[in-house]
Amino acid sequence: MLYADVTGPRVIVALDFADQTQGLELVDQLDPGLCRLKVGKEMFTRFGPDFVRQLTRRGFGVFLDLKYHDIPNTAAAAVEAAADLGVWMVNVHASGGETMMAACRERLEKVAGNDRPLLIGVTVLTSFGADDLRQIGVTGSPEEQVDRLSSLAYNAGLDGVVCSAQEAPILRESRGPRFQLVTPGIRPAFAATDDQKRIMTPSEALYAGSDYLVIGRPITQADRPLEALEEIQAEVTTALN
Ligand SMILES: O=C(O)c1cc(=O)[nH]c(=O)n1[C@@H]1O[C@H](COP(=O)(O)O)[C@@H](O)[C@H]1O
Repeated sequence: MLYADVTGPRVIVALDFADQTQGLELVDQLDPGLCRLKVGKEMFTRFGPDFVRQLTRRGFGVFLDLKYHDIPNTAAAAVEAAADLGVWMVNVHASGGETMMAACRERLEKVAGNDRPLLIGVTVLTSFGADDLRQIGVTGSPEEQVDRLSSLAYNAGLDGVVCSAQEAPILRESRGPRFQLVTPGIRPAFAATDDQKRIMTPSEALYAGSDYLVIGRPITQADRPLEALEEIQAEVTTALN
């Protein structure tokens, strides 16, 4: 089930730090040839676009993970701002609907053409289980909901989705080889589960069909982050060969 038509590093390190200096200290231990970086709501809210520029200047591909969900015009303007910032990947909530996602894709194509960031739809968060879905009125299983939201993202012309690696085999089957599967909830054998529920190891995730592995605390909170990244990268290389 491996899909290898992906260029550059498969590992995306999730930077979730309250302190910018600490975040940059970690970044300076990492290698842009081994990983990309994800900037999420915490760091973007504290340190803004300048923090993203500091990462791109260091040669890292940046996934701007702000999970936009708004009326189509506002969401499209937000992804345009992300393209202006020069990020490699940006995401929107697929539950924002097909019209919103299509407006975002059209805007990116208009303003950035083939140089646009990858546009990815978030399906069901990896911290969510069936009980959490029921609480918000979704009666189907996480897999069914991921499949439903992925089909909206696919029809809107998005490049792929964020999902758990557990759903990767179904999506690889239904959406074909070019639809990019970005999977958080990755836990190497040496790491704690934390608040993630739908998890897999790096090699399991790649065998399941994941294209990109989003990994935060197992690297950022490790005593030796570069060693943790290299250990994961060795697992990735073995799985891909
Ligand atoms: O969009 C995301 O990146 C995301 C979606 C999802 O379903 N689950 C999920 O954990 N994430 C993000 O992936 C990262 C996972 O971090 P760790 O749990 O520390 O590996 C966090 O920054 C989350 O915000």
